Amino acid sequence: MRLVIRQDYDAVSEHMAAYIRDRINEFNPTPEKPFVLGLPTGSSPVGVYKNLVKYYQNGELSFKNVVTFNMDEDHPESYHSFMWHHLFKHVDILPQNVHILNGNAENLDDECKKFEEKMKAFGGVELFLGGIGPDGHIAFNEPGSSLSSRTRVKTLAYDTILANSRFFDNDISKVPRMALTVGVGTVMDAREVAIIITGAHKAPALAKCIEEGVNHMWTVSAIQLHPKALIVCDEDATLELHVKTVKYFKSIEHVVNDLIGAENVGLQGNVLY
Ligand SMILES: N[C@@H]1[C@@H](O)[C@H](O)[C@@H](COP(=O)(O)O)O[C@@H]1O
Repeated sequence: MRLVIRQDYDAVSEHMAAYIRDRINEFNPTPEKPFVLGLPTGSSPVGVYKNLVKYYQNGELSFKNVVTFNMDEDHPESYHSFMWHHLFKHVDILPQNVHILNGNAENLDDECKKFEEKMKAFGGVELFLGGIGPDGHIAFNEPGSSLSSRTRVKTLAYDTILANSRFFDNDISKVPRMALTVGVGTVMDAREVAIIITGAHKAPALAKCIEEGVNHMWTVSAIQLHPKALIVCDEDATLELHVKTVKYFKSIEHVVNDLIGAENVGLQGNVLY
């Protein structure tokens, strides 16, 4: 696993967006061999999406041969409009290449099963981008979720319901209690996993995730078992890490920069883990 530490949210967003841009361009996707990208919603990826839109506008990136799968959906249509508002409507993605779980589906179990099947039909996800909750959950895989879970209907933890009330006029009674979500196993099946962690409120989760063992109470810790995982965090998120851990990952980054070049953000993803 690689941990890249940047000063603040903006610098994290820039780094992660440049990384995704370079990974897509290096992959050189075609209609026959599209780049399959897993995407989250929430405040964490907004800055990344802003930068990806900028790259598209500058001609540095195209989404023509990119296929996307979103991680989760907690309210029929809400993640759909979020994604179009922040990313899809500003770039050249083909609408048929966008996949978002449908919380309005008649048979939700079937909807989840089909979502997994579609991912497989595209050859699996190349890169899954994710954020985390302050309790270390990824997508809606709340503490205690099976680390081999697949896409399913999930009951939400009270803390998540509380956190999500900001999207529902701060009225907790309006927040859905259930959501459709990919499983931890679904995310870990991606050939690459890239996680954004920012803010002091997520510092305990980052520490649990990388300094302690794999644990279903902090579901993002499953990335320790992933052959190719990247976390990009800000300084605030490192507050609960040992100084030694921070120094270690910073020193590794220096070595990688010497080897590959600090500007070749995407190529750094090819170093051995
Ligand atoms: N299901 C979503 C997650 O996918 C997201 O990572 C998390 C953090 O959201 P934010 O990025 O706004 O902190 O919120 C929700 O629980």
